[in-house]
Amino acid sequence: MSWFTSSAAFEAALGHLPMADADAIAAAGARQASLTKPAGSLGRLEEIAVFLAGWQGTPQPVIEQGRAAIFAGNHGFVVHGVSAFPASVTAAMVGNFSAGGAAINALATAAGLDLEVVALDLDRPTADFTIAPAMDEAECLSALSAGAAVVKPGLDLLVVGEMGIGNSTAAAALCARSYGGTPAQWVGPGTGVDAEGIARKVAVVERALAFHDAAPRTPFETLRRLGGREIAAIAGAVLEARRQRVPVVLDGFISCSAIAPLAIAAPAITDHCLAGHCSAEPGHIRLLGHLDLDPLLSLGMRLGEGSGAAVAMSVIRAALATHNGMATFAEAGVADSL
Ligand SMILES: O=C(O)c1ccc[n+]([C@@H]2O[C@H](COP(=O)([O-])O)[C@@H](O)[C@H]2O)c1
Ligand SMILES: Cc1cc2nc[nH]c2cc1C
Repeated sequence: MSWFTSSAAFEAALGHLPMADADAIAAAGARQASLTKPAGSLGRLEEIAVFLAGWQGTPQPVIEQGRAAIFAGNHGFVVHGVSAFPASVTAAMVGNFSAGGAAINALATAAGLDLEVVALDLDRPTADFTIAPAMDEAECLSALSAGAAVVKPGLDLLVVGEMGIGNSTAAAALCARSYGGTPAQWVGPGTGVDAEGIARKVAVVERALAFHDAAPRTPFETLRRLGGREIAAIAGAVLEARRQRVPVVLDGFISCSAIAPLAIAAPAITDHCLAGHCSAEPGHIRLLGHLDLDPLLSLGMRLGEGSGAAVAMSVIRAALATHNGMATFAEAGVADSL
């Protein structure tokens, strides 16, 4: 099934973002105020519970059907030496995900999430974006739709992640195009390149920005020209999740960069999203500021594959455990004001 049949359909969906359920938010807030604790004493946990209530449309949200969707893609510009690893690692890691041996397998199990791995044409890298758009329209629409397809009815929460050797360079290009600043402000070590590698990444982003400078600055064109299949898939998943009012937990720098072109046109696109963590990739904290997202964790992680978002699930589950499991003052017979 094709969710996004044209760039116009994609942009139209972005122009009609549903809102959270105000009644559920009010009821969840009232429940928080009735629980046996000083008002506000559970800090962010209270906000997370109310946030989930609003998007699930119920005063007492649950995460029974939680899914981590990991999208994988390969990039044509890797020929310029921008990663510490060869592009073949993308497919090898997809094999590892399928065999159950990657960090995200362990973390998704610990977080109580199903894991769906979507490999997107790994033997057909995108075009080198320093000399051509990364994808043609059909390729970009197909990647957006592959992302949307993971949002099955009945999902309580979606974690998005990615795997794609070279994609920290694409993420830097998307951020620089969306928010300005110099490429050097958005480029970082990724998998671990040295200073020369960083200089090569900066030069590649500069060339890409110059090549596409005159192109339309719509979300679709920016994703198509400077993104990648796994990045467009994350954008499609986040947009479809919004249509179905499914809350999303974003992962690191690359996952969040997928949202940057959308947020320029529709800043409310992040309203149903939590930032699971702040990655060690230096551009991430800058990007989260632009997206107006406050990360739940900051553990120095920079793995990708949804790992930071999966770790954040323990905080999100703690928010729901208290919201749903605590007694109210009335139930416990504890006076709530003296
Ligand atoms: O999530 C992050 O913030 C993050 C930061 C650095 C690297 N990564 C992962 O590493 C890969 C991209 O790094 P690179 O050096 O190949 O551009 C890709 O597979 C990402 O999942 C992910
Ligand atoms: C081994 C490896 C695992 C990864 N997981 C996400 N990105 C990755 C990059 C590499 C190189």
